[in-house]
Amino acid sequence: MTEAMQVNPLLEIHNLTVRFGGLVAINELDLQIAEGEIFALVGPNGAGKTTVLNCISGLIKPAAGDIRFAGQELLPLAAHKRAALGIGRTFQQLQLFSSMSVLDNLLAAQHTRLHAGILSGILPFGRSKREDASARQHAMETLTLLGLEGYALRSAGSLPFGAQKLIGVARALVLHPRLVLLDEPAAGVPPQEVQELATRLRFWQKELGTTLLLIEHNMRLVQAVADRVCVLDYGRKLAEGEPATVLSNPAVLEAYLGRGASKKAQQEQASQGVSHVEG
Ligand SMILES: Nc1ncnc2c1ncn2[C@@H]1O[C@H](COP(=O)(O)OP(=O)(O)OP(=O)(O)O)[C@@H](O)[C@H]1O
Repeated sequence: MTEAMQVNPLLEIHNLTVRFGGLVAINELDLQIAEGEIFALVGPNGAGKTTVLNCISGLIKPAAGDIRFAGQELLPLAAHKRAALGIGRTFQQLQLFSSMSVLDNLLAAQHTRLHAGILSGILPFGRSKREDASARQHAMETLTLLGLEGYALRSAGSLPFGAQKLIGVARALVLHPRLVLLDEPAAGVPPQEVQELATRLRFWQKELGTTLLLIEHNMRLVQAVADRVCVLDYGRKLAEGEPATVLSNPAVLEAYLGRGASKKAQQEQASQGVSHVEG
């Protein structure tokens, strides 16, 4: 953790607790993420990763705790207000409009920022025409910056799954968020494409300066991109720090391999670190 972050983190989660009926899904969680960091949240199935993302983006209201983004309290704000503050998100189920072109998908993402009224949509030279032109330009600039311009006119659903994942990230980045929440970016991506995904995420983070918070089961991706990783288990923080250290921690291996895993299996995994855990 850098000194700058201790003074001024972009995202601060304090004492977060989420209950679903009698189940405590998140238990007094503290997290701090610095501006420009790539931070991975990992953990076995049901550990609470998605619940944390849902609390940040506003889909779930926690029972206790607080979340600050750039110093501002998030919990009193509706989801759309959090997005307007600069928090973007991708979903594991891509939620692209598959019959629309990639360009149109990026335009649709910007639509909520186009405050054109019904009348200006009807008038040929109204405000919406100008906004549409600038949104198109902005979408093309984003695709070009990300090296995805070749896909612009292809229908999103016709692309290989790995490319669709990249478009999903581009759709979040077109709004120039300060923080993007990535929900399992490597899920469904063929193993031979995971390294390329990692390279692109690193490059994009550097180009745009966007802070990335990702949840992920693919430890190869985590090790390749994350500056820091936090392991959740039963809604509690089990370990946090640099990926190489955290992912070879015996408690983390035990959580992933199951409490019944043999000592031998754990020793074998420890020598390699956790590599890839299917979600
Ligand atoms: N809406 C809900 N209602 C009731 N229980 C829920 C709800 N959402 C999540 N849970 C429970 O909360 C716990 C944490 O779930 P969560 O989806 O956050 O875990 P996760 O770490 O993202 O898991 P996975 O890796 O399988 O996606 C689980 O026990 C889950 O069954």
